[in-house]
Amino acid sequence: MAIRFVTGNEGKVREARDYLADLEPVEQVEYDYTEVQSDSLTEIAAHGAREAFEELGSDDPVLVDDAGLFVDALEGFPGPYSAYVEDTVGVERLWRLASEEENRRARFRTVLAYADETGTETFAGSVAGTLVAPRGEGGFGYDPIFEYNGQTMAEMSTEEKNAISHRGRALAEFAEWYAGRDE
Ligand SMILES: O=c1[nH]c(=O)c2ncn([C@@H]3O[C@H](COP(=O)(O)OP(=O)(O)OP(=O)(O)O)[C@@H](O)[C@H]3O)c2[nH]1
Ligand SMILES: [Mg+2]
Repeated sequence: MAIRFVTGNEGKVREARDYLADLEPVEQVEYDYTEVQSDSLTEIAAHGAREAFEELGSDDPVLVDDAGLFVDALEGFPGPYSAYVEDTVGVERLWRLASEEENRRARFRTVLAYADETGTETFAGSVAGTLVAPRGEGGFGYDPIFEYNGQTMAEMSTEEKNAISHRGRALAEFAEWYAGRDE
């Protein structure tokens, strides 16, 4: 059995594979689930996972990850709209907007939703950091401008990022639940 990670984002898959290596194989599946209009990552992810599980067929469970960058000084913008903002104005211009603020604190959040024939479960993870001018070649998305403990997430290896990141924390919650669930 494999867990089908429904996403177009290879960075997310790399991190999940790295973290779940001892638990279950992770297969990337591209399926355009409905991203419900909501400011709740949990609602978006849970709805997406349920829909993907029902529409894709087969009994293999699915995982969906909905993530966002919440900038304190911008009232949590871009939050659930982070993918749209990355695709339109881009990371560099978001940094320029944030750099005008004295408070550079931001939080990354992700919600992983798992769905199988028995139901849907969600696992949240978040990390607080500081926005900085872009540095580093690794990671993806906003990683170059998100600094944690003196390093941007783009300067970390996958393992280092997983050890501190929003996604790593959500994966830890998920792995614990998955390993302990009743068969
Ligand atoms: O610096 C980052 N570190 C991360 O760990 C991270 N995870 C997601 N993101 C970005 O935040 C938005 C989420 O949107 P999102 O959850 O809809 O993802 P996505 O559209 O890329 O893939 P999909 O899973 O929806 O197919 C997108 O702009 C992603 O690039 C990250 N940026
Ligand atoms: Mg998306």
